[in-house]
Amino acid sequence: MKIVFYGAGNMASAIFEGLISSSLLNSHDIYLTNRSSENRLQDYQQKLNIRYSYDDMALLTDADYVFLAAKPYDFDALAERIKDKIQPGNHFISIMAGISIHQIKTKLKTQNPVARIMPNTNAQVQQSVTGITFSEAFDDSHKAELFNILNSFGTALEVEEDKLHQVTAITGSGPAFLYYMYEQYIKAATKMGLDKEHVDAAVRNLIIGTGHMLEASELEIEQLRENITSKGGTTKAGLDALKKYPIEDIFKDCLEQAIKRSKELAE
Ligand SMILES: NC(=O)C1=CN([C@@H]2O[C@H](COP(=O)(O)OP(=O)(O)OC[C@H]3O[C@@H](n4cnc5c(N)ncnc54)[C@H](O)[C@@H]3O)[C@@H](O)[C@H]2O)C=CC1
Ligand SMILES: O=C(O)[C@@H]1CCC=N1
Repeated sequence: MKIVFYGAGNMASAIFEGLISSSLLNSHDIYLTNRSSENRLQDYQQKLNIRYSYDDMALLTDADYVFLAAKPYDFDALAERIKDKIQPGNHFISIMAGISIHQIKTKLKTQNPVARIMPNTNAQVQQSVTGITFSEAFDDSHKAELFNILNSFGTALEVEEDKLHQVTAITGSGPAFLYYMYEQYIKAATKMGLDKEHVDAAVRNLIIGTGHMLEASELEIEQLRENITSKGGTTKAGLDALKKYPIEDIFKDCLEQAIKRSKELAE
């Protein structure tokens, strides 16, 4: 199998590093290219033993899956770069937020199979939550093979294309929203009298531990919270303070704005 990444930035690198860590593929099955920063590709070649090229004909020849991993506003230039070199066996996998399958087929001037995926950077540790939508031309055997690839760096779920806006907001951008929340928690905790290094390490381990609890426990998140909330104790006091603020509305606004942006990118 030959997989080519057009784009080797934050999201693409999380995917191919996750792919290689999963040992599903040999690193020599993966080829990278980007716009111009060859030194970044040389670094990946040295670090991960993957190959890179700027020869599009060579890259696309015998390529089974071609990941489109540029930013949405760079897709026009990317399409111009490859549209006349597309091979019959190329299956296109777009990770570009908002750009529809129709737009991809139109700009690439192709009827080849196209899939849109919406992963997140947790792919780097094989924990991505990935939404996927297929064009009609995607046959069942390639669908199964692509699910195998996606499940090697997390879990994949097929959705209707118009639901990818929500997936992009909730789980594609999701890690950034949670990281922001962790940052605010750490900022508040460092105002409680402990030194910042201690708080950083402690909260990072708190988050990791809570993640492991979510992985190991079958209890609802609400029950896990209630198990910590001793009657009349410190947790109850803290939660009563938290509940004074419209936190659900805050996240509703956050997600609505992210969904709105995803739809704007599709225009
Ligand atoms: N960063 C994230 O957490 C996620 C990003 N995405 C999507 O992934 C895509 C890339 O995002 P990032 O990795 O964050 O951006 P980035 O800026 O880190 O990487 C973009 C890459 O595209 C390359 N590129 C640009 N024009 C090109 C061209 N004409 N030919 C070949 N390569 C070209 C750049 O050289 C760079 O390697 C975006 O469309 C974004 O919507 C999707 C899910 C999560
Ligand atoms: O911020 C963005 O547009 C990309 C898509 C989801 C996460 N990052």
